[in-house]
Amino acid sequence: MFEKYTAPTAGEKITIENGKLNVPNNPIIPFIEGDGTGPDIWNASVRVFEAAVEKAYKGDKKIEWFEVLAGEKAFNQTGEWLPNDTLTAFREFLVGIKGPLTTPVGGGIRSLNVALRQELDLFACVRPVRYFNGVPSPVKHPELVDMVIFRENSEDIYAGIEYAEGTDEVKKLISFLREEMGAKKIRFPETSGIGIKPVSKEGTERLVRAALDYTIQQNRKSLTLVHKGNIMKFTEGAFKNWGYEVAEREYADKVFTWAQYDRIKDAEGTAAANQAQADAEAAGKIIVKDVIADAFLQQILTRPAEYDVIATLNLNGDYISDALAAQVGGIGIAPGANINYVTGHAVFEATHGTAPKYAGLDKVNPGSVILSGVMMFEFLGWQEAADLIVNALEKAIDQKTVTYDFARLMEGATEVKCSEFADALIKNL
Ligand SMILES: NC(=O)C1=CN([C@@H]2O[C@H](COP(=O)(O)OP(=O)(O)OC[C@H]3O[C@@H](n4cnc5c(N)ncnc54)[C@H](OP(=O)(O)O)[C@@H]3O)[C@@H](O)[C@H]2O)C=CC1
Ligand SMILES: O=C(O)CCC(=O)C(=O)O
Ligand SMILES: [Mg+2]
Repeated sequence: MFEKYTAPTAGEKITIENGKLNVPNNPIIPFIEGDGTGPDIWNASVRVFEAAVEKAYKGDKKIEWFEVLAGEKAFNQTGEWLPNDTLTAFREFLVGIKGPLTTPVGGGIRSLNVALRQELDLFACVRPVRYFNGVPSPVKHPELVDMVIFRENSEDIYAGIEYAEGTDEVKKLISFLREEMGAKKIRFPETSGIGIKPVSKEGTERLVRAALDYTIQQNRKSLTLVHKGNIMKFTEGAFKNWGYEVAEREYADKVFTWAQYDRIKDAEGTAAANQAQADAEAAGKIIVKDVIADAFLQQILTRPAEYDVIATLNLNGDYISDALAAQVGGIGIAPGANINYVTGHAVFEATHGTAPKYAGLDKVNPGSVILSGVMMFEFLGWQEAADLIVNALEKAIDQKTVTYDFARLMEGATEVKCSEFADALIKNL
């Protein structure tokens, strides 16, 4: 199966049958340590995972970790940034976890993080954002933020269809656009680079389905489609339209959409539309609504309680993730998962990057990867281990035993290192 790696001899594979995961008591889970602060964070996080599993299951369950390479460590050891074996491991063992990987800006290799998502078709990037009591925040009511972002993870400008200024490719594309497509508004055709933004109906529908299934399972109240459809009509605007259509077509008895609201309003007036929405809410239906991305970014600050589950395109989701994370205390406790709900493939990872200036200092907050592990345990159905970790984290914050990012904003805090924060959590389990 592998060209160069040797899989652990102990442990079994997680499999999927009829859409349901079969998780053995000793699953093999591939992990990527990550670049920059990745090794510090991984070493801290894995100790918390092991201690939580041991405490929850007293030896009945155990993870067989399988290190796979990507990024700088892979390049230094194999000459490849993302060896085939690494992809094979994630394909074969279904569920994995990773630290952040560096992407150079303005040139060099394309994102390995994005490549992994695309290669494994992990179409939903799921990033829950909630407040933990006591965490320092720049806003007055961070506790009102309780959202789960479903970011489309396989399309949009992240598809990497981009041509650099001055190249033969860009010249060819620009002349095609101007001469054959009638594009008259490329302001500086001689010196433009061009990026292309594919957004499809299938891609939108599977993302919105995943978000709606989650909204239903978790008894959440609304799903908001966030888009910039006023400007990018056939990509972002189409995302909104396709989102409403799939919601109405496939979840008719469970949702009430603002598209329905508008139709009732046009036919019968505002009072009738308001009544229809009120009736739907009273019947426990999920309200599917939409908002333009710039307005959304101001409303998450002014009216966060109005937003619940969010479905959005790739770039919007990237921006929104960091903005919302900041609102509840920062990127140090912002977890995430990249999931294909059909094949069961999932790779869990923090929202933040490699934070290179802190690499090797044993300093940063491992909370995001630790909470990504919590999401992984929940995905596996190991809720007891997940709950133990969340309680331990809440206790550590309550005790004001925190890493630098929280300590610098908290009065009376004890600043601990990345590894010591893991120690504190393990003590609190
Ligand atoms: N999925 C992935 O693997 C991702 C990879 N990246 C990559 O990471 C590299 C660096 O990106 P950059 O834009 O600097 O963003 P980062 O998220 O790596 O860091 C930005 C800032 O966020 C804060 N921060 C990040 N991680 C933590 C943590 N664990 N604990 C506390 N604070 C933290 C720090 O803030 P402060 O300075 O205030 O202390 C840091 O300087 C790039 O190559 C980028 O492409 C980026 C995002 C995701
Ligand atoms: O791949 C990268 O380097 C950045 C990705 C990113 O910012 C994200 O997924 O949130
Ligand atoms: Mg990002």
